[in-house]
Amino acid sequence: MSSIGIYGSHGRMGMAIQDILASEGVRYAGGADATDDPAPVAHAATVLVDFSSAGALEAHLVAARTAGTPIVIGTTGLTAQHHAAIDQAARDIAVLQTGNTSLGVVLLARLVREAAARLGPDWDIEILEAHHRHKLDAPSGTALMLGEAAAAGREVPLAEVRVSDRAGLSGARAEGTIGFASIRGGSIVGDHHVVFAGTGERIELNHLAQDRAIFARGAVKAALWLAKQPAGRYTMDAVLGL
Ligand SMILES: NC(=O)C1=CN([C@@H]2O[C@H](COP(=O)(O)OP(=O)(O)OC[C@H]3O[C@@H](n4cnc5c(N)ncnc54)[C@H](OP(=O)(O)O)[C@@H]3O)[C@@H](O)[C@H]2O)C=CC1
Ligand SMILES: O=C(O)C1=N[C@H](C(=O)O)C[C@H](O)C1
Repeated sequence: MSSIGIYGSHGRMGMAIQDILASEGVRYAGGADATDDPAPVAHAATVLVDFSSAGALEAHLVAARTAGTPIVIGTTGLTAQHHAAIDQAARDIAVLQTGNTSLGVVLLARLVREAAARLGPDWDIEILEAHHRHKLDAPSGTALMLGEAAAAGREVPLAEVRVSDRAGLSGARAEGTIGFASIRGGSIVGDHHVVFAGTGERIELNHLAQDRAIFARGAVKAALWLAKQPAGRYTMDAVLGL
C-alpha cells in the first residue's frame, strides 16, 4: 500500500491533502516544512507531494532522488532553472509537475489548445487570474499552463508571445501575443478566465475553483498513479487518461 509524504504539510494545501488522505484511507508518511530536513520523509514515503515554496524545490528534488522516491510537484512560481532541475531528477525517479491538479483545469487546458488551434491570430488571447491575498507568485502556475496550451495550439513558444507587464503608455496590442493579468484579494481560491477576443465577438473559457479539496483530491490521485510509474517526467493528462 502506498504512503504519501508532504512537503509543505502545514500549509493550506498540505492540510487539505491530509484531509483527503484521512477520508480516502490512504496512509500519511509524514511531512516537512520550512525548517525541517527533507530527507527523512523522502525515505519514509512511497511517494511525495510538494506544495511548498519554489525556493525549496531543488532541495526537495535532491532528497527525493537520493531516496529513489517519486514526487508530484504542485508548487508554482517555477523558473527555467527549476524546470531543468526537474528534468535532471526525472532521469532517475518519476516526477509529475503541474500548475494545477484539478480535473477541471486539465480539461480546460485541452479546450484552450483546441480553440487556439482553430481560431486565427486575429483572435486575441488574454488570460486573467484571481487568487487570495496570500499568493506569492504571478501569473499563477495555472495561468501559465493555460498560456502554454494556447501557444501550443498556435504552434509558437509561449516565451515568444507572452505579455504580462502592461502599464502606462504600453501601446496597441501586437497581433499573436498572449496577455496575462492577475488580481489578488481576500480568500479567492483560484479563478481562471481565458478570453478569445475577435472582432465583434468573444469566446470565454473559465474555471472557478470553490474549494481547495479539488486540488488535494487531484494531487492524491496523481501521487497514487505516479508511485507505479518508471523514472520520467509526467503531466496530469497521463493521470487522467486525457
Ligand atoms: N498545483 C496546484 O494544483 C496547486 C498549487 N498550489 C501551490 O502550492 C504552493 C503552496 O500553496 P499553499 O499551501 O497555499 O501555501 P502556504 O503558504 O499555505 O503553505 C506553504 C507551506 O510550505 C512550507 N514551506 C515554505 N518554505 C519551505 C521550505 N523551504 N521547505 C519546506 N517547506 C516549506 C511552509 O512551511 P512553514 O509553515 O514552516 O513556513 C508551509 O507549510 C504554492 O506554490 C501554490 O501556488 C496551490 C494550490 C494548488
Ligand atoms: O496559490 C494557490 O492558491 C493556487 N495556486 C495554483 C496556481 O498558481 O495556479 C493553483 C490554484 O490556482 C491555487
